[in-house]
Amino acid sequence: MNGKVILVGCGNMGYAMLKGWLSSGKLATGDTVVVEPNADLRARAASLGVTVAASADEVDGDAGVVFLAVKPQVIRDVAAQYKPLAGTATFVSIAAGTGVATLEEVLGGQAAIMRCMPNTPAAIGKGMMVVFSNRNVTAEAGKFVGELLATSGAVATIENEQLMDAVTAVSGSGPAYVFHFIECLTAAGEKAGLPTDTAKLLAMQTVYGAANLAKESAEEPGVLREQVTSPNGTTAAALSVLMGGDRLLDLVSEAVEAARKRSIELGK
Ligand SMILES: NC(=O)C1=CN([C@@H]2O[C@H](COP(=O)(O)OP(=O)(O)OC[C@H]3O[C@@H](n4cnc5c(N)ncnc54)[C@H](OP(=O)(O)O)[C@@H]3O)[C@@H](O)[C@H]2O)C=CC1
Ligand SMILES: O=C(O)[C@@H]1CCC=N1
Repeated sequence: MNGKVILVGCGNMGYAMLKGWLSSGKLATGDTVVVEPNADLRARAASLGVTVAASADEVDGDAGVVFLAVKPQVIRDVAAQYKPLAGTATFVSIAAGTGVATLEEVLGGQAAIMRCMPNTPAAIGKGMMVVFSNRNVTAEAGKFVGELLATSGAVATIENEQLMDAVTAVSGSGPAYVFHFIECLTAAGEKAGLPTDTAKLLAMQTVYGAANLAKESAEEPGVLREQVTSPNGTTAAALSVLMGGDRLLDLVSEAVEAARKRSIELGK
């Protein structure tokens, strides 16, 4: 792949991905340019050894891939600043909701555009990255971007762009649901009498261990759940609260639907 990787926006998600790319060695600092108007965030990126810039004016034309990691509310205006690169570079947007058609309006119908929905565990190589590509993305560029994203975790592709809103609601926003579950389990442990630090350790390690077991085991999550649940035991007592009347299922489904709808709104 010729040209540099330009990361436009180095906030929460951009920085998480950048760390994955650099720490894997897949991307050299000398091949990476970060554009970020916020001076503190620019300094944070610079401390990783990459070239930094405050605005698009400071970027030369040597670009192979342009990652757009800015908020959906500003992505049209920001993408327009990089239109001169659309003839040669592949654009990858991570913005929730914003469709390829919107970016094609800004960058032109011939522009090579990919959408990627990452999540923040990318910062430690445990992310979930879901990709959709328009017809103009070459096999070479798609392979390069796929390999780059793979340094941040698992990569899946989708052929139906409309599913990106559901993807966003499940894996894009999903880490926040899990972090909140850790907060809730910690608070419940405290209420049950555990010291705060102990409750937090138990909650975190339990989510970590259960997620790893679910991923590594050949068994379905439901079977693993049953293996914890002794007849008439403590787990059965707790699950009757969570699963009774599909309480947790309904709550999670409602939350995912709210996120999916918001993703659709953000794309308008
Ligand atoms: N956070 C997450 O977990 C995930 C986020 N996303 C998507 O990633 C995108 C970024 O989200 P997130 O990282 O959370 O947001 P942040 O606000 O943390 O990061 C965006 C950064 O882009 C900067 N920025 C604004 N204008 C420009 C510009 N013209 N050129 C370069 N940088 C600019 C912002 O600076 P300033 O604040 O000064 O405006 C900010 O530092 C969003 O579109 C979101 O939908 C996708 C998946 C997960
Ligand atoms: O909350 C958001 O809108 C972004 C997209 C997915 C995760 N964070």
